[in-house]
Amino acid sequence: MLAVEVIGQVLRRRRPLDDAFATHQGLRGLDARDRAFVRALASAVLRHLGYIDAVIAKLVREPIKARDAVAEDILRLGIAQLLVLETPPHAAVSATVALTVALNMAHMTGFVNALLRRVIDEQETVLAEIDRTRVAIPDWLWKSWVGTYGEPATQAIAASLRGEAALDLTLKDPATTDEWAQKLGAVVLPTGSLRVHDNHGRIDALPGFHEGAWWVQDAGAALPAKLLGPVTGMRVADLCAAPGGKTMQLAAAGAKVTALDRSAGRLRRVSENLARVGLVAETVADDAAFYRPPRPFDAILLDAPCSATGTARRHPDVLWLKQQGDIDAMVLAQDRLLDAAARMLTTGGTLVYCVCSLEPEEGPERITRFLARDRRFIRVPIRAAEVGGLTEMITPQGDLRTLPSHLAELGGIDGFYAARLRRVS
Ligand SMILES: C[S@@+](CC[C@H](N)C(=O)[O-])C[C@H]1O[C@@H](n2cnc3c(N)ncnc32)[C@H](O)[C@@H]1O
Repeated sequence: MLAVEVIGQVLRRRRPLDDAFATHQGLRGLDARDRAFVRALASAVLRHLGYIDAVIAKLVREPIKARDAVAEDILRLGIAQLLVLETPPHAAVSATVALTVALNMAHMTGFVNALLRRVIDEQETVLAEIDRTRVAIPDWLWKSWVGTYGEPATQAIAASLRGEAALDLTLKDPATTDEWAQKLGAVVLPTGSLRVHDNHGRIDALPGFHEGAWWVQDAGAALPAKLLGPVTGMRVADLCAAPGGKTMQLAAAGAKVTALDRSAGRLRRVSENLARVGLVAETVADDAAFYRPPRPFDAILLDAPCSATGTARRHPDVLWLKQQGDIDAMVLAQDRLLDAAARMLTTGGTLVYCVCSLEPEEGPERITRFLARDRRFIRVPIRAAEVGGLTEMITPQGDLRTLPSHLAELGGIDGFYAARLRRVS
């Protein structure tokens, strides 16, 4: 029941899954295990939404009416149980039919029951005709990715979004990598992050959490801060800092960090995270587009707000919540923030721009435009050796471009774009 409500919040109220989950009153009373179960159900529907909706479209003669939207969500959950979660068929059907009654959709029980039985019966025939990879991605994104990365890479990205992402950790002290990999039963990725597979328990119960030995950070997200190179003793700004993963990396590397975020609430999480791992940074609640530092910074990391399409492994809702119009709006903010960062940087200083987006408009196109309008900056190409020797992550221009399908044999990595620029005059 709660999972259906969460799905409804995401798909009709257009709220991110994390928000819908964090604010749902009904979830407050549940213990951690039950909450995790509700989340797993809602996530399974959102992760496989394209496929589930293609199944429904294949089996119904006309679209389900808007007034029966709740029944459609119930059906989606039932299909996820049958085709994704491998719930025994009779259990999935009877639970879904019972849910239809409980959520005041009793007039739809016959329809829901009949459709789920057809899913079971026609799984190997009619439903096998569905191109599961293609339907996993909304049309506008498929077009954008095929245009940018080509069809085979787009298929690989789509396939990589099917599985749940593992838990990635960044160590405060890289010299302790082997020690913590052993204690956590983790794999050391070529880029240096630790990867813990199949962790379904609480993060704070893992070894090293209370000592502040590590923080949770996708292996892709851990790359941009490293591109600033050695930062010991340097004044470094992290311009869109919350929740602080990159701030902690920079502080751990010995920089004097100013962590800036326009959300005071989110900035508190930066302070909490820093305190847990025993690191220090100055925190400033301000809009980076208008902030004026007392003195220019030696280096700047601009992790600009973006469509976040690169994070769909961890946030499957992103693909269904974002539209082309969102990208157009983001691009304006990204240009403004790049110009503001340029004003805050000392001559000779390095600026790393990054986004967790797969869209070329938010990545290389922003940098091409920026370099054309601000001639004081040049691109400093990134070398594969800086990202674990993974040449597939470096573009011909020398920028970083990770795709969710990279490191596929180890479980993938979030999609990030980063460019490194130097102010030369
Ligand atoms: C992409 S996340 C940053 C993730 C963070 N760098 C990390 O690694 O943990 C985006 C953040 O940018 C902040 N933000 C968006 N626009 C901003 C602006 N104009 N000035 C400052 N912060 C901004 C948001 O509040 C949000 O916390």
